[in-house]
Amino acid sequence: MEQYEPLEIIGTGSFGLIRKVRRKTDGKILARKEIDYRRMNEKERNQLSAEFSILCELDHPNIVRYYDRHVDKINCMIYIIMEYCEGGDLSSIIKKCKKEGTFLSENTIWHFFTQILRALHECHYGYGKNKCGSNHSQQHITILHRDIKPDNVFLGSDNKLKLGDFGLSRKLNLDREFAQTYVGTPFYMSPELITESLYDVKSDIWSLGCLLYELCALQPPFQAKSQPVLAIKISTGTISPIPSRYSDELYNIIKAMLMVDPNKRPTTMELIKMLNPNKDIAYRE
Ligand SMILES: CN(C)CCCNS(=O)(=O)c1cccc(Nc2nc(OCC3CCCCC3)c3[nH]cnc3n2)c1
Repeated sequence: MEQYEPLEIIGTGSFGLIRKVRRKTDGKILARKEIDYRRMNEKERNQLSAEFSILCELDHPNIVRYYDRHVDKINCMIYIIMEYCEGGDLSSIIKKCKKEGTFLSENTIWHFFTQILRALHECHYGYGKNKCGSNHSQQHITILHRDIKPDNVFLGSDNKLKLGDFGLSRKLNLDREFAQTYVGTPFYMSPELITESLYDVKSDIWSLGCLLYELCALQPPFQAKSQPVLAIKISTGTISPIPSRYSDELYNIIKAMLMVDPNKRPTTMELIKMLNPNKDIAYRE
């Protein structure tokens, strides 16, 4: 740990805190998640090691990069060294627009959406990078983020969006997952178990739809003062229109992702095909 010089705290969460650090070898600024594992119960400890094993599998320009991990047994601390995103999170950008009474341009929204979609596609359909030394062959892993929201999407120094905080994510390696569950033949696997796992994939799509809606309307699609009322609104799936300044194409993609029936929601693969590729090239210039 002495190889990193601690700088100011960026923020705190249930896990502990995230601090800026400077790597002494080359002065590079990084983010360090500091967790006191004395306060963690068994389940949280397992979730943390799951997060670690997920983070080191993912290597993508739109996913917060994981660099290193240290366990400090003396002080019962775990440190996870990650890429520092200097632009802050999307929720700060949305708050700024609301305060100033401005909206994000449609171009910016497509630019943001394309990048988060690529990050989620890597999670859902990517191939493990096996950077953690496990030398099993490149196999298809399905990683569910399960906590997609503006607070977990950051702006990097390369002005690229980075999907972060896989604290609640889960790895679904369908073949291995089923292999462990069904030693015998899977003939007796119930349909809801199969759709359940697919359903998980589609719940990330639902959250992505909520995020895209909020980038347009500057507020989430479903709001209520109490959980039960919120649950009713979500289960009906009825949303108010987004501001008329945005195109029908944008609104249609949001409606597709917010279909109540998960099977009707597009996969990241289908969404990438739906997006007119020119939309993103426009921003390369
Ligand atoms: C809750 N809000 C007040 C947020 C306060 C802080 N603003 S902010 O908009 O996140 C912000 C401002 C400037 C830089 C960064 N960069 C950054 N932040 C991370 O996590 C933030 C953390 C996530 C869990 C909850 C607490 C905050 C990173 N994780 C890996 N790389 C990271 N780079 C973030």
